[in-house]
Amino acid sequence: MNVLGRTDPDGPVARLGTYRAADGSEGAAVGLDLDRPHAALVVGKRGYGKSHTLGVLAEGAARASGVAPVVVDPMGEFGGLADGSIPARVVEAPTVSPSAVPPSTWPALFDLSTTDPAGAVLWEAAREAETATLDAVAARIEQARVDDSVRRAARNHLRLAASWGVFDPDGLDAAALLSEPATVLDCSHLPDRAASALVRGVASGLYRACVERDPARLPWLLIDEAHAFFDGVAAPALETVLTRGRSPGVSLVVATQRPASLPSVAISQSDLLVAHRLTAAADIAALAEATPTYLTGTLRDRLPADPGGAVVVDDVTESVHGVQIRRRETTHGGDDPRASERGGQQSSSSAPQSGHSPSTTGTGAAQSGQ
Ligand SMILES: Nc1ncnc2c1ncn2[C@@H]1O[C@H](COP(=O)(O)OP(=O)(O)OP(=O)(O)O)[C@@H](O)[C@H]1O
Repeated sequence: MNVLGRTDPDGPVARLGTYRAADGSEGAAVGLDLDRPHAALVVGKRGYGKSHTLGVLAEGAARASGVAPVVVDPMGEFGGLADGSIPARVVEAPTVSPSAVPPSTWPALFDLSTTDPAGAVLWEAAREAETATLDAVAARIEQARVDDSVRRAARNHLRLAASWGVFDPDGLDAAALLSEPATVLDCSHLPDRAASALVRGVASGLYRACVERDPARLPWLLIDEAHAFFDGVAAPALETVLTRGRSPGVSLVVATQRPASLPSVAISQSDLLVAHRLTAAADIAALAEATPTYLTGTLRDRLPADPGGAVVVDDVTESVHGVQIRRRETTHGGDDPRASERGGQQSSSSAPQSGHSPSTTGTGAAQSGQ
């Protein structure tokens, strides 16, 4: 198998698929390096396979020793990873400690500026809380010397945060994540801001763990619909992992249908690009700006047309490859529901035909708990 992302012959590999010639014919097996840390970008318009590809990478990383994939699953599509023979667990209600969000970021958690009076109270209360609990922050808000209207606003914001159910002083930390072969964090029930707080805590916790000690497994953080997380409280932690994560050993794989919405650092720092079909000019232009000189022709001309087809740009070996991504071993939960697969009053010919309807995928057979 030819392994992309490295020049050394040895080390763990994720089986990615097979080479694909211009006429669509398939060739030798292709893998992706899991031995060294990488920053990878998986892009493609809706329905062309980027979540599926993220799942393929997660399966490979779950099987490999020495790495611990952590999948951020905003749409509840990766529960199937734990259904079969892959050693993976699904956390259906993931939480992090309130201290995972730095005090200065608390105003942003509620779309407040740091100069907003309620935002300033929240910042100060989070900084001075005696324990890493929302109750301790609430107690500080009550002690703040501010107008009642400001206190009320701060109180309401904190109640909103409590209602998300994402903060728990005993929430997931890096040690818990790195003790498992693979973890899926199901964020499908979380509002965007709560999911961002979770990603902030997870990304910065994994980065710190690798900087401060040598964990037994190197983390691979895989984030689907990643554009949503580069635009909120998670962004600074993700940018730190992208720019400084590789030397302590943290890998980041971000998947998005909108590469034009990513900060340029997410594109420029990636050493592996897996590009499925894209048609929006802005998205192709965003990638083309970082197109390496060793790519002959234009990226637009190299993009495949079928689901599962991808062009892989490997900055480690400075090479470009047409690849057919392999099928998932475990259930992929990303198919769109189809009216033709719904029962209703129709004849048996329109009954569900496959195991891919929303009722049979997702986290149905997943393990829960932390
Ligand atoms: N490598 C592949 N081999 C076989 N089928 C694939 C492959 N990649 C994707 N598919 C199929 O294509 C469909 C869309 O894939 P996927 O859900 O990954 O798309 P997506 O780009 O992530 O879309 P969305 O943005 O809606 O999540 C699914 O039915 C999936 O099973």
